[in-house]
Amino acid sequence: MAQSTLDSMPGASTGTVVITEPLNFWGGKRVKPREEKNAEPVFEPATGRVLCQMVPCGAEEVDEAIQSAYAAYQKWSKMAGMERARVMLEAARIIRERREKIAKLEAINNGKTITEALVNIDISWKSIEYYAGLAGTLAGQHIQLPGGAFAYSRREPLGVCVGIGAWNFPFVIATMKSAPALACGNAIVYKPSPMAPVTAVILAEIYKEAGVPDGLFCVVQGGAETGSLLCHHPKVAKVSFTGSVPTGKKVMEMSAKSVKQVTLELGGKSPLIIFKDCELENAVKGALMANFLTQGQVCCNGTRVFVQREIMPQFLEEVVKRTKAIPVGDPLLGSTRMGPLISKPQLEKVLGFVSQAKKEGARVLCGGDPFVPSDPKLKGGYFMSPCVLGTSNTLVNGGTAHAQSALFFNTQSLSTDNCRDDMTCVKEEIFGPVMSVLPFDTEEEVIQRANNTTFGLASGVFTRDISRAHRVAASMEAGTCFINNYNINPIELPFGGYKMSGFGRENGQVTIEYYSQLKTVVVEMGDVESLF
Ligand SMILES: NC(=O)c1ccc[n+]([C@@H]2O[C@H](COP(=O)([O-])OP(=O)(O)OC[C@H]3O[C@@H](n4cnc5c(N)ncnc54)[C@H](O)[C@@H]3O)[C@@H](O)[C@H]2O)c1
Ligand SMILES: C[N+](C)(C)CCCC=O
Repeated sequence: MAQSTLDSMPGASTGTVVITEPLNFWGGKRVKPREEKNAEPVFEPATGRVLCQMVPCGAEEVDEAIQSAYAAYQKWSKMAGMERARVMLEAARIIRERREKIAKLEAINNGKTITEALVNIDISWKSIEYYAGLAGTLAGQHIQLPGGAFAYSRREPLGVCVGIGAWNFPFVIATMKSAPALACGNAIVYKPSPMAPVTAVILAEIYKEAGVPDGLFCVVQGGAETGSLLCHHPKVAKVSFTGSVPTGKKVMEMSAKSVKQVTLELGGKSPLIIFKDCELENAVKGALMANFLTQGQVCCNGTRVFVQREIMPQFLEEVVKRTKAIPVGDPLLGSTRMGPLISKPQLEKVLGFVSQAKKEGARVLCGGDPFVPSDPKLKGGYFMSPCVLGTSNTLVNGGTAHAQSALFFNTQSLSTDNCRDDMTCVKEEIFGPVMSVLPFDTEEEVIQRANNTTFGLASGVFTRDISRAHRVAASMEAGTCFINNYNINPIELPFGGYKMSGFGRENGQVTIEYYSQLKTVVVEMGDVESLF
């Protein structure tokens, strides 16, 4: 039972896997859907083939899962932090042991490369290890009061938490929510994205094998309707949501009806600012890391790349050369650096952004087209060539960028060839491999433009000037600022948004506060002095 999907992984290759086992999990086992009638096909992005069916859970199934989680919470919350830690460390160990198989399944379902999927699985077990380490440290304060009385505070769990995830980091998001939740003594019911439903149930099996009480980590499959049932359920104490801004607003609204706590990890349109005094090769590498991981489908990507005008030609020449060289293809090959997008509609949406950018005056410096790999089994996959939008093609292809820069970049007429701040591709989250490059002149100007967005998830700056680096970091209206690198998100660091990118944090010590509550206990040592 438990491991059959994973057991087939070592010999599996792109285009060969079909999953038929149930994808729900509660009461300590996989649970078959009650009715198959609303089944939705889940596609393998690299081939367009059907990988499995996702059958959404209805009200009774959601309730069953929540009741099972509640029963587990009663046991788990009474265990000492160190006891919980031991079970969690065992779960982390099992994930580490099976990392190749889980990564392969993740790459098949999501389309991300096996190289990235392995890194993601490593983030996942590290997350469980990290919060296992914190489980034994949860503590309150002791406060002296007059007359020998005293008070103390206890950090207590919230109860049954709900996690709702996006499709871009399926296993990572499930662990980033469950690890702190479990460390604090909560149970969690997790709903993955309907497009990436297959690895959350593997995590559930691993927690079970590690020794958590049955029901502690449940998986219910479904889309908006199932998500809404979870947000409305009276036994749920908290909803931690990862997804788009419009859905996040709905989750907040639904959760408000019964005053549930909410964490929202939403979208972004993050700025990456490259000053002329940067180490250029690092800045170019940083821009690629900021835009093309997981086919550009990363919430914190730095998709507005502001480059100081004097170094624009050199930057573009190098960034375009390297973008064109990215090997796109079979996600399971170790040499591939970009796989397919998650779905056909997502591919069409991203290509639509590129067409719109052209209409609004942006130049496509490379990519932005559907891509058909030479391997015949990938013909139906959702591939595109990674794209850079910016200034004139001739500059880049002619190889004379340095010589032309002074002439070209000092002329006002060039402004029509550049990405501009008012273009759709620069304002909206594309969630695909599309980098928009924008010139700037001064620090003051670029800070104002970088912050001119309703999003605030991340930001980045490349410069050798240490004072400037920290000045810019302090000015960014964003939850993270990367200095001289980008998309470095180890589990020890708090991660989350400013403005419409959400609130609450995941990762880091602070997340303990988002999965626990403080109780104050007041102790009288003498007689009660009553006014009555
Ligand atoms: N900040 C972060 O940590 C982070 C991480 C990953 C993705 N994202 C964001 O997620 C978005 C892409 O993911 P997506 O397309 O899966 O987002 P989405 O908002 O469409 O869906 C996210 C999840 O919400 C569920 N859902 C949809 N409607 C719902 C409703 N009415 N009630 C409850 N649940 C509902 C979906 O089934 C899915 O599980 C992007 O905007 C991206 O930036 C943010
Ligand atoms: C923090 N991670 C690991 C990059 C996950 C964020 C998910 C954003 O899309």
